[in-house]
Amino acid sequence: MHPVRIAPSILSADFSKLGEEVRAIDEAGADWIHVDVMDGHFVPNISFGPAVMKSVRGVTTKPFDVHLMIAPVDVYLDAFAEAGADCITVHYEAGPHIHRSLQHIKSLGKRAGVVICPGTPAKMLDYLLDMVDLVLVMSVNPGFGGQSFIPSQLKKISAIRTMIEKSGRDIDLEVDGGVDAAWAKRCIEAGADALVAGTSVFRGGPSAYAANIAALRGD
Ligand SMILES: O=C(CO)[C@@H](O)[C@H](O)COP(=O)(O)O
Ligand SMILES: [Fe+2]
Repeated sequence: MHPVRIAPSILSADFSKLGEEVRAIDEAGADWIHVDVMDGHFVPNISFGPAVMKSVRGVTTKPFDVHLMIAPVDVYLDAFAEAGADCITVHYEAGPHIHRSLQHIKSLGKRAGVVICPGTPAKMLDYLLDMVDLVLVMSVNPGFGGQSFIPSQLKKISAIRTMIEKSGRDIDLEVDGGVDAAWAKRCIEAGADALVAGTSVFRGGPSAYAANIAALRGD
């Protein structure tokens, strides 16, 4: 298990000054930059695509943690790799061939992540853990920032931590959705070592980002 990494979701940033916002969270201590890509089809919301992501790639050297909520996904993997993704995470539920999607990401030389929705059991990871670098547990239904953490997902985080330890592989366990300082503590206790947060990082504007990030780490 790694020391906890904080990945602010730029879905909650002020889009009118996205570059400044990415620089601000970098300087405030973000470990990764979480990029939520939504297509209005797999999820009922539309965010941004590879061109917008590329426009802010040069602002920071921090890894871009790209969460693709799109279906189909395979046809867009090359574009996100070229736009500067470091880790590309795809939904188990986006189908039709999660194993093929993960193979494709690895073939692009990127870290590969798999994400499961709140209604999807941990067991779905059985035949994927030998190839992923990251597992992302959604603690809200994907599509929007600002939702409430679904408590039942804590049990799933613990179960996946056990699965990862058994696999003997170095796999990050990330949680995404409704994570504030109180839920962050419980996620870490359950075995998470990476936390995505939108609302709880961007709340209060740039002068609050460093304290917000520190609070999620439990500092
Ligand atoms: O992927 C998603 C939502 O689908 C997330 O990354 C959210 O954008 C996190 O925002 P908060 O729940 O922390 O406000
Ligand atoms: Fe996300």
